[in-house]
Amino acid sequence: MKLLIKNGRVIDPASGKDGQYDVLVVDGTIKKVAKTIEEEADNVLDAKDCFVMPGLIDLHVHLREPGFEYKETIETGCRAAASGGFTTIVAMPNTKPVADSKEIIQLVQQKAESCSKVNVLQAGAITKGQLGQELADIEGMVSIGCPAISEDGKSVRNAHLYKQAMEIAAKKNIPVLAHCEDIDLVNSGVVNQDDRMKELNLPGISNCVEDVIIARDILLAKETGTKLHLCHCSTKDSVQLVKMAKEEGLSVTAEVCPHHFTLTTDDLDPQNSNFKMNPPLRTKEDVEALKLGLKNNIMDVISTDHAPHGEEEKKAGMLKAPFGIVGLETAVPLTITELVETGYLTPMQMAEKLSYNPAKVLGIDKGTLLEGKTADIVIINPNEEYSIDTAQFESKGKNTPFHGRRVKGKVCATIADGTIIYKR
Ligand SMILES: NC(=O)N[C@@H](CC(=O)O)C(=O)O
Ligand SMILES: [Zn+2]
Ligand SMILES: [Zn+2]
Repeated sequence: MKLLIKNGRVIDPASGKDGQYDVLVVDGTIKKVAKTIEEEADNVLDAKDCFVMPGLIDLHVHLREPGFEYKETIETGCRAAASGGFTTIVAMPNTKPVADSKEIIQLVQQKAESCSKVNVLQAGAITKGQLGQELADIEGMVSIGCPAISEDGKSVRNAHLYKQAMEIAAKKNIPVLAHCEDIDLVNSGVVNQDDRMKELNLPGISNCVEDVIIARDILLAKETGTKLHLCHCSTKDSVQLVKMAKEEGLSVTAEVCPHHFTLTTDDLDPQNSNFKMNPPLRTKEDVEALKLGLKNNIMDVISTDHAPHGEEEKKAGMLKAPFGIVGLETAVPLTITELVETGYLTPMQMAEKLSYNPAKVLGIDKGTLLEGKTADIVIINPNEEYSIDTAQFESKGKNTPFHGRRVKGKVCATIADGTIIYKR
């Protein structure tokens, strides 16, 4: 099987290439990247005026299977990933049952393999049942291909237990993906603690809820030598703390989600609980700090925290609706519109944050268009303008505050392992 991608703007952080090249894929492998390739192929894609980047890698996805199939299944989640340009996704463990054992990890692996070419990596929970009492079988899960551990949905409250988990992760050389939230400080908050919250008369979540756990986790990572990756950073001090950790030479990386660099609490519509997510939308100052953090490469990764929920439960109002919004199918246009078009990120940095750096965090041989590597590729038209429309989503989750929003940047095709898995 030969696939030839012609005339695209190849952007590949691994080689530093940014220019017009053709890409030849043979039997799932990138065979050649050259100025012009004249070769018969089974399939030819014209990528004129488009970015050709390594397939995107999302370090933070909730697939909801097993247990919450009404929100999303592995199959629908993978279809959403493909249509969003993602070829590898890390699934978070807050399923039912929790992904805290070899059995559940294997179940997800087998299902994913049978229904999609998207590379699904299931993160293992840190404690059994995510109850925070007893460590899960981390070594066992790692032995069958679990790429990382995470307690996402919550933090491990007991620092001693968490430190033990970090020691195992360090020994096994896998990263810890840290959801940073001090549950004792949350105080039933649902939106950011600021003037807007007072105006709306809703309970608030302060920046401290996130920042104190980020600080704790960085200190624990320093003591254990573990690779720490901070999930969905949303505050200005998170950027400061990551900067300090990096200056100390610690193995600390951090992600920012598109909703946190696009919206502020001023955009919040209190009647629409699709503006409710954890961490919450923050202030202008926080958003500007996150954007500068990405620009200055303090913040390494853009991840989606794709968190599908059912329509009914999301209608329960700001106080009662579950936290979370979908993100797989809006990440590319929001990144281009908010960060690339505005000059915060170069297209090369976009490829770094959405593919090359996430691959490095996981330590996997992906996120590159180098010859000889697996052909995971995304083709994006950065100039196409349109309105986001949830009716077009492959995800079961339609819970997004971005429905109807004008954006620029459209995924044209996604190729995983040499196969076209999405083409519009
Ligand atoms: N982000 C969210 O608002 N919700 C996530 C949990 C999480 O990522 O912490 C979910 O599982 O729904
Ligand atoms: Zn989380
Ligand atoms: Zn999450």
